[in-house]
Amino acid sequence: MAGPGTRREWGWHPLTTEHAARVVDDAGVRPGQLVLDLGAGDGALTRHLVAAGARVLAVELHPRRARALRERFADADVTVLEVDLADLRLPRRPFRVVANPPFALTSPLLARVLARGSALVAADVVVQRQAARRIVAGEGTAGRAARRWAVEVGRAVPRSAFRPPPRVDAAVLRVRRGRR
Ligand SMILES: C[S@@+](CC[C@H](N)C(=O)[O-])C[C@H]1O[C@@H](n2cnc3c(N)ncnc32)[C@H](O)[C@@H]1O
Repeated sequence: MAGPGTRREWGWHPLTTEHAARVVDDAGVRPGQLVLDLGAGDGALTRHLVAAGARVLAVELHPRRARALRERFADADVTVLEVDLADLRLPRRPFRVVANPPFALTSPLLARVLARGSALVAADVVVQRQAARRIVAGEGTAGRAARRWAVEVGRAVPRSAFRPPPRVDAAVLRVRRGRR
């Protein structure tokens, strides 16, 4: 799993506020819903989730970013967990995921969130565009886990939507309960 150090190890590609707003809008989060922002960074998505009335669990391992999140959202319904995503214990009560995690972690993360018995209700996750297509096709670890869900490639997220831009384009992977 990624450790402290370079930008690359941390997958530091935050969304611009404009694109973060679109991702949250598309997700259709309702007030009071529990939403996991996995790899919350400095809160680009968190901010819009709070505005939508969500109760946010923001997971961020980078100590400085986790501290900044606590300060920024001190007065909001945001719980910041400074833990490795690999060690995160998923809630037992119904939850959603709206997140832009490091691309390198997409597959194991989705495999866990979509596993049998998960209390997940819906997920809107920014992933590499090619990875989104593979998952929808049922390929790989995450794709196999996704076969029991309604999964589609949602909004395109061009590399220009990130600062700094990654080397590949992305898309929102939309996951809902039920089969395709
Ligand atoms: C692509 S950035 C996205 C930040 C923010 N969600 C946004 O959209 O602007 C991914 C974030 O995941 C964090 N991260 C990387 N590895 C992690 C890990 N193993 N556990 C928790 N967070 C991690 C990084 O520090 C970074 O803030």
